[in-house]
Amino acid sequence: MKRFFRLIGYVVPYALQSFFGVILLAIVGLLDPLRIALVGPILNTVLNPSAKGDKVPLLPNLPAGWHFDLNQFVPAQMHGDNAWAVVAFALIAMTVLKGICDYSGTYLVNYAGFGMITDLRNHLYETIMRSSASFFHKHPTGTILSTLINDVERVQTAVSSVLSEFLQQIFTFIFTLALVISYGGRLSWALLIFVPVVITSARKIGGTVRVRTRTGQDRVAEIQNILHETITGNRIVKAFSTELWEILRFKKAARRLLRANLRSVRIQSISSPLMDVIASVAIALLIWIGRNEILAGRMTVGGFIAFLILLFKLYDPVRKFAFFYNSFQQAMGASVSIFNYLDIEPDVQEISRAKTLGDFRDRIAFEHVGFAYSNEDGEQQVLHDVNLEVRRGELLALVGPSGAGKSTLVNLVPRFYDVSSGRIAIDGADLRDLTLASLRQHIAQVTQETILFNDTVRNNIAYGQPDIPKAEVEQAARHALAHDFIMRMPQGYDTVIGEKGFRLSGGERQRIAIARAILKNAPILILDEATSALDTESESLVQAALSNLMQGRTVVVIAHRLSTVRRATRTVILESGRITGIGTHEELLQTSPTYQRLYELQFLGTGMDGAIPDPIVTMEAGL
Ligand SMILES: Nc1ncnc2c1ncn2[C@@H]1O[C@H](COP(=O)(O)OP(=O)(O)OP(=O)(O)O)[C@@H](O)[C@H]1O
Repeated sequence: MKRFFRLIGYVVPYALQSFFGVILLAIVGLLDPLRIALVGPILNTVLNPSAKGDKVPLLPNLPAGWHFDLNQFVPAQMHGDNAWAVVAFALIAMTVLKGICDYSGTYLVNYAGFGMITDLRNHLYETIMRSSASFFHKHPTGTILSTLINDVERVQTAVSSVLSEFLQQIFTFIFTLALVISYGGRLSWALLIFVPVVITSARKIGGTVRVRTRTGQDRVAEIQNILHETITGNRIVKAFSTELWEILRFKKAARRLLRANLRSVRIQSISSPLMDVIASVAIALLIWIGRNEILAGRMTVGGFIAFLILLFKLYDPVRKFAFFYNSFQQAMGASVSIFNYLDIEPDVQEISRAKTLGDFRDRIAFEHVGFAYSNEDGEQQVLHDVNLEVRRGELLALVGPSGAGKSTLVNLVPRFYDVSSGRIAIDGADLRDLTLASLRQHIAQVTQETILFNDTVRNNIAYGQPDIPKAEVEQAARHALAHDFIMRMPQGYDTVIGEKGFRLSGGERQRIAIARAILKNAPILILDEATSALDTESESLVQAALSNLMQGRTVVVIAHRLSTVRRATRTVILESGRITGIGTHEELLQTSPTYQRLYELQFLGTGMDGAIPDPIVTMEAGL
């Protein structure tokens, strides 16, 4: 119920449209059975040769004073001994009015429904975009996409087309019921026996469907995860020749989805035949009673026929209620994961009066920094009491065995994660007291993975800075040694690259990413050296571009190359989350046995000796 009210909260901005939409659909609901009720006067007055006069009574069995004739609603010129004209006018006028109200009411309700869904989807996307890095580690991409697409779609169906149909049907139901009672008199009370039966069966079916839908949605998410992994990681699948294995995995997941869908269909489709049987038994019974009523003169034939048709009409919305109920339950089921995402508090938040970071002047200080990742199995302590200063203009290399916590340490600087204990300060200001935007503006990060968007070269370089002049983009590309190959591309800077665009070599991708970092012009640069090598020519171009990028910046680099640690002002050794040595290459060779071992294993072992002058780093620029 809480979720229902939360959804209703999204309708508030569209209250006016919803209000008028509901009123118009209420009119439709009234006109619909009234039109059918015309069968009574048609049989009793228009088609009855013995009927005289121009009075066409519409609703029998109403208390005295409530009686009204159709003539009252028809222009006076049509009166006279002309019941046909009165009924024909009423029929056409009602139909036209119903059509207009139906059209505008459906439009207004859908307007509100689609409007609220657009807001909900935007809100969800905004929340996901603003989530911390840990959110994306905890939730697989396919599951997030499934919620954003499939779950939102289910809610959308329920609050747009199904809702307007539901409103129309509920009003039709109410007014038809009133007319059935008016025509049926004593007879109509027989109906009430069936109401609880219908409601109970609909509720029972709906409740099961909610659970089933959740399972169905989970199965869709499972398929989306497999799709995402195997399509983005297609090269790995090919390299390991695991196509068949992946196809079988996909088929198994598809079969689970099929089973979930069929279970849900079985439950849903039982409701219609069940109610059909109930209704036909009721009608058969009523014909028998009706015959006696007509014979006893308590009912007219026209009245009874109108009553029967209205009864059929009443049965229509009742039958649809199970479908509406199912659809709303499905939407409620789908809204669980939407609201789960909306309720996640980002781990990294800005304090209310955060300060803007001014120019970076002096140093970044890690003071007794401890960090633990939290996951389902509990906490995993990765960094322990790290004390470190990175001075302005310094090139600080970070080395250590795999899993030592190097990436974790550098990810704390742009606040992808917050420290668990201690603090990190820039020029004396705790990172948590600064605005995230101003902090991240000061940092360009370059990771092993190069991410390019499906956009033009220019927009990829100017990512996050759409208004920057073309000349500056080209200047950055020149410094990144990317201008020449960009100019050789079919549309130069307007060539679309990225997932679906023009194919680039590894080195070219890296240089585009370096250009992006150069254009960002952040004073602090975080690099993560790639362990895989490029060919010699590409390598030297990338390293020259990198040298340009590093110029005049404070650089923290996770080093895998000897040349990098040689160039570094200082090198930090990180082992199992603790700093076990700081110094220059020569100092550490003398003092640190770990460094000596790393030197032999990692640096000499890669075949990268001092003869290779500069680091090779794959790039992902920008924050
Ligand atoms: N998002 C995460 N959630 C939970 N644990 C993580 C996460 N990222 C890393 N870890 C764990 O933290 C430890 C340190 O990882 P980290 O990536 O910082 O090491 P690293 O020194 O950079 O290693 P490498 O050189 O191999 O990249 C590892 O044990 C890793 O399993």
